[in-house]
Amino acid sequence: MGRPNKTIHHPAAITTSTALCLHTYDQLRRTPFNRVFAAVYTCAVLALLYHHALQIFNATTLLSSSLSLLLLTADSILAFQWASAQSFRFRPIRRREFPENLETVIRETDNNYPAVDIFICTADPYKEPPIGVVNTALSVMAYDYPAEKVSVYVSDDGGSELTLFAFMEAAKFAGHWLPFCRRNNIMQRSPEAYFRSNYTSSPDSENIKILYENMQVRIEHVMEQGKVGKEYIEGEEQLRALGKWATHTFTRQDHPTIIQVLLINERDKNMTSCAVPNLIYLSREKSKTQPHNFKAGALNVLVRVSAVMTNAPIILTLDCDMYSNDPQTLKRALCYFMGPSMAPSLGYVQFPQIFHGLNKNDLYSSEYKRLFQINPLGLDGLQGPNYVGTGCFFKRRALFGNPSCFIRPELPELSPDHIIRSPIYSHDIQALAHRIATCDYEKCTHWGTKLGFRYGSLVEDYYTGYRLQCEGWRSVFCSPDTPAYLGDSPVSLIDQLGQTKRWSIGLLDVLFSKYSPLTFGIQSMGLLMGLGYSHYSCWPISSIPYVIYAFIPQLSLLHGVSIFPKVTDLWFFLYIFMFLAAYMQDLIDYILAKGTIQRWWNWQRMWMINALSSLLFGSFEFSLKFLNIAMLGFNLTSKVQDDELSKRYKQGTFEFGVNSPIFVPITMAAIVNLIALVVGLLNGILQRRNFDELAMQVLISGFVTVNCLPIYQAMLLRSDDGRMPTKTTVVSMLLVLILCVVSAIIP
Ligand SMILES: O=c1ccn([C@@H]2O[C@H](COP(=O)(O)OP(=O)(O)O[C@H]3O[C@H](CO)[C@@H](O)[C@H](O)[C@H]3O)[C@@H](O)[C@H]2O)c(=O)[nH]1
Ligand SMILES: [Mn+2]
Repeated sequence: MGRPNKTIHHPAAITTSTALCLHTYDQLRRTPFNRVFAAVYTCAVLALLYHHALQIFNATTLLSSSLSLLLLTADSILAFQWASAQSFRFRPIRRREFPENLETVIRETDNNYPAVDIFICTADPYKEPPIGVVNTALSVMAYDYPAEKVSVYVSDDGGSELTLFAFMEAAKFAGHWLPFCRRNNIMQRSPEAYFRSNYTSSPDSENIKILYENMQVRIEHVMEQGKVGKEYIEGEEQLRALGKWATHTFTRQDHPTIIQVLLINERDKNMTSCAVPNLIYLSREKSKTQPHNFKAGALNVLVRVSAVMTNAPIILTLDCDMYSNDPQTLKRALCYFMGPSMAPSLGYVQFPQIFHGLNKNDLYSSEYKRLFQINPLGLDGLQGPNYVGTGCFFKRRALFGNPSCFIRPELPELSPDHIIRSPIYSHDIQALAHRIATCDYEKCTHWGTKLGFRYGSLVEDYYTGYRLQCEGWRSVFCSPDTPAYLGDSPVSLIDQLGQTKRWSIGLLDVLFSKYSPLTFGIQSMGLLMGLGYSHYSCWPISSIPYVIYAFIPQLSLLHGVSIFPKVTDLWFFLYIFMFLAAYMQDLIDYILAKGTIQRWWNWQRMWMINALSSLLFGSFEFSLKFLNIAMLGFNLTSKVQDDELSKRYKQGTFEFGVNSPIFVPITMAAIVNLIALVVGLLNGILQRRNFDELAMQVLISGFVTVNCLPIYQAMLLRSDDGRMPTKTTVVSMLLVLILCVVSAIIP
């Protein structure tokens, strides 16, 4: 397993006096503790499985053996989840980089700053408002970096003139914004975020603010009208570009390629005659008869189009809602790519996804701290973190075969080593760019299978990173104290669950493919990395133990059937130990990653809610797809916020106000557990007879009930629009009734 070098010095620098270091890392101090804990917990897991085996063996009735079998199933899956998570705890490291040394190192090695191509994906002007996309683009155009080396490509899968118009406006505004940022050395280079912050007001900043607001008003007007009115169009070129929407029958799923070069750094010097980056708008051709492979498809078109226009060796992929929060980020990432000793096998540098606008205790745990901030540290100590779709710098070469075996693309112009000799706007470049953006271009090529971003999963990011790492590319997790990027996260429960549902379908796509991490992954990357990827892929499966634990102990309790060890039994304490120890370790990890107890509580609650909703529905829909019964697409997460909804989110109240079957299982669980708790306690108080046998079941019901408090509130106490729809409540109650009756018949 490739281990990173402890400190990377420039070889020449070691002999000279200036030993400048670009990056270093430390192993986390808790590692030895993690390993000891893992050893102890392994014994506990084995003991528990042995206990279950004994139970099944000694079972006298069909009922008791099937109950034991269910518990064994649940605990085996949980045990696998726990064991595979050890890859994240085995050797976590934290890196630091020194961008301030970059310039000297580059000079001393007779190098130059490399060119960087930045890709921004957007797919729907109504779910992803263009003004937001524009802010993301401006924030990266204003990086502290030689502007002539930067090209920003915007991919619009929404095929919308509204987005193109917004970018025409942005191109003009960039001419003011970029020099303004440099002049005043401001840190916040997304204008929206800058004006939202308490910036120091000056005549300069007030002027810029007016320009920004003018742009915003124009973009919003056009949005309201749904098309770009004549009065907004300036000049021939805009007319020609926007005219394409009038002359073609233009729909999102069916339209020709549109490539519009909006800024060219050689041509468009801005106000203070300092350079601007290239800015290119691209909407690839779409046809209803051709699969377009969602975001992965969009990214591959970007890889090709940028190859013929600028062909930078470094690529940054960004989602439209992830703006840059630190102008040094590009240099920071280069600290890993530029150091001469950095293994030629470095494929990508991933920054964490961090979100702004979360409410105080992160009600829906949209932060995904474990996924985006904690686990990557662990993988980084092995072969590197998984790719999370945004905030990731790639070596272009990594998209063309493994580190030692380059796969030549079918056109020499697409090759990472191809040198461009004509300007971006020249006729032949434009013609070629249009040709490689067509929707049937990829037929009979390796794009999506061996080249570029990989197709076949709704989590193209996870899948692509995984395949690259299987090929032998390693990656690096770069997590500076100032978040490099800040993104939007869903502010309503249904959006959040929709997102997790899409992810779980995508993860299962990978689990059940011939590249399954359980087999192929472990073979190509080794046990720990393979298990790490399996942990994610198998996440949706963890809905099974949660469903079992949410219903079986409770229904048994209602019928007075004991399924766990007695309080006086030693096995009882094994259960208690395992529960508390796992929870405590999770809490400690969370706190050490700057989390709070409340946020951790919400996180574990969301974990349960997800297991009984999105993961369950995701697994179900995946099965339909697997059996060819249904086709599934990429449902975009909305980035617009309804006022009332935002208000409730800020107050921290759960949002159930949509009629959706996805809420039914969790509502059922809430009802069953409450009843079981009450019945269990009454039994205990009134009869005392077999309370010690049922104690564990009462405890579990109690724990679930506490977690479900917001659901009872939403069902019974609330009157706002976010309350549980009556239909959901009634349906859930009926289903619970049926469950009780059926389970009463069984014995
Ligand atoms: O056909 C499509 C669908 C989506 N997108 C873009 O993909 C990005 C991510 O979509 P979003 O709805 O925000 O999904 P999230 O669930 O928030 O995204 C996470 O999960 C995705 C995989 O499911 C990754 O692609 C993302 O990078 C990762 O942040 C957005 O910029 C979209 O514009 C496209 O370009 N074309
Ligand atoms: Mn997103």
